[in-house]
Amino acid sequence: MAVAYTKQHFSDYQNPKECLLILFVCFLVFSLLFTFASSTSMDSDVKNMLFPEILRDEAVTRLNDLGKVSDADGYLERTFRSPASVRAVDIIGGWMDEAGLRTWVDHMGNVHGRVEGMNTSVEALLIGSHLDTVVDAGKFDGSLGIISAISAMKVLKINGKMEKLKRPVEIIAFSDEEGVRFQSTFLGSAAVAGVLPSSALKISDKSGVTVQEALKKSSIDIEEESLFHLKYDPASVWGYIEVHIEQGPVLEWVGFPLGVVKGIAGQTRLKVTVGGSQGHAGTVPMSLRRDPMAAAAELIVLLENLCKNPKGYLSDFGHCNDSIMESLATSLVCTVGEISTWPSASNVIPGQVKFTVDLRAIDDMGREAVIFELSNQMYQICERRSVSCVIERKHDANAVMCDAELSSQLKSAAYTALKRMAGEIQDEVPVLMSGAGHDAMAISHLTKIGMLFVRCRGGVSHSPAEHVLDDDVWTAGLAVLAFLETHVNSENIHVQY
Ligand SMILES: NC(=O)N[C@H](N)C(=O)O
Repeated sequence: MAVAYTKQHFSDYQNPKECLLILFVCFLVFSLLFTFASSTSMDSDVKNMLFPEILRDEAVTRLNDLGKVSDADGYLERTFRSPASVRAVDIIGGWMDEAGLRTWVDHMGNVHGRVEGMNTSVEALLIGSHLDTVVDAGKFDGSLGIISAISAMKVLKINGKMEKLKRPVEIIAFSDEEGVRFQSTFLGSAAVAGVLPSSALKISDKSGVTVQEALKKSSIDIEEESLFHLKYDPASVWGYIEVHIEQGPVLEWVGFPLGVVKGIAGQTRLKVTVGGSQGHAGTVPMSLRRDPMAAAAELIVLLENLCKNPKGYLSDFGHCNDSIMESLATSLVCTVGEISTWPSASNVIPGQVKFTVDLRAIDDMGREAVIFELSNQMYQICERRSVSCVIERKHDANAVMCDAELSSQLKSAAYTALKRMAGEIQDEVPVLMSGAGHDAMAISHLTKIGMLFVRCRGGVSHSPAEHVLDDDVWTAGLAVLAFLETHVNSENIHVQY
């Protein structure tokens, strides 16, 4: 039947005009089919260049998986060398292995994954972020930087570019950036940068366990001399980059998934201990009390007032010129995030109150001036109230500026990533300051640093509500990939599938 139908079909078109028409129609159909086929294959080529399975799907799955590695039930908490932290080290090490990196864990619990590339003897590019979290944390803070770097390296391995890297590349997942357990942050990155004093091993947590003991309990023996071996030789390092969730609202506000960090504000952590006279809540008349809780409340309100209006408090202070004052007015932020009382019962006037002060500003001299003035006024309040007051400095990190050249390379990488994702990009990649501290601050003592921020929903961080869109995770991975590709020798690349 089909044959008969075909014959009939042809016999209907014996007229040359009709033949031409049919040829024209055939040509049109063929061209349309060709255009469709080639555009489909172009789409899939572009899609292949974007590696969505690795840079988005797998990266997001890994962020979710790591977000479940917690010491607490029902919320995320992973502090320096806690059991969950040790599990996270194993998981991250496994991902690094799978991405083709040589891995090891150092004496401070940092996980390293390195590939030598073509020239083992030239300076290495370091890429890092942290594996520890705050209490009741979000799952992107720190983990996003580690996972996007591993994913990008995995793509380089798959597309045959890893062994063509012109310099060694090393990813480091740092063990302590939040400083929750020991109050002194950057234990891991400061050791690698060679700026961690050996006295840091003796700092103790709330239950009296020292850093050294915490490492020993989790199978790492460290002595003071080992710290010396952790330090990287500056001559062996080319630079350091870090990808991190923004933790603020700017990128969302300007509608951009990535931004380049210009610099990081300096920060100081204080511990204030106020001592009074412990007593019975029902029997000690108000006029005879030496209540450290009421004193602490006054100290905290002083802190808030001073930080809201530094000009009003520091205007007579000789070291602060107008530009420092201006910088303080726009960047100074102060927080009391932790407070405890002893013995902490509703019918007892406390004997002691301890609280933390976290104080940040872009200008280091300005920050010092604030601490000086704050301490003076705090002591005066305590004297007036006849309570004792001890102010200890637990952590200091000066403000750091990112390297201009590295920042411009990161900006190009971010631009390439955005262009690959969305076609033409009209706007400039935003440049912003970081109010949050980062391992890059410690590493700046070793080498030049650059950072990329990734947009987060509502600017919320240090909260389980912290969120990054799957596509923004993808863009971040693409940006690291684009950055790494500038360190690849592009001749003779053999794809390995
Ligand atoms: N990125 C961060 O959240 N870093 C800190 N630990 C901070 O306190 O800013």
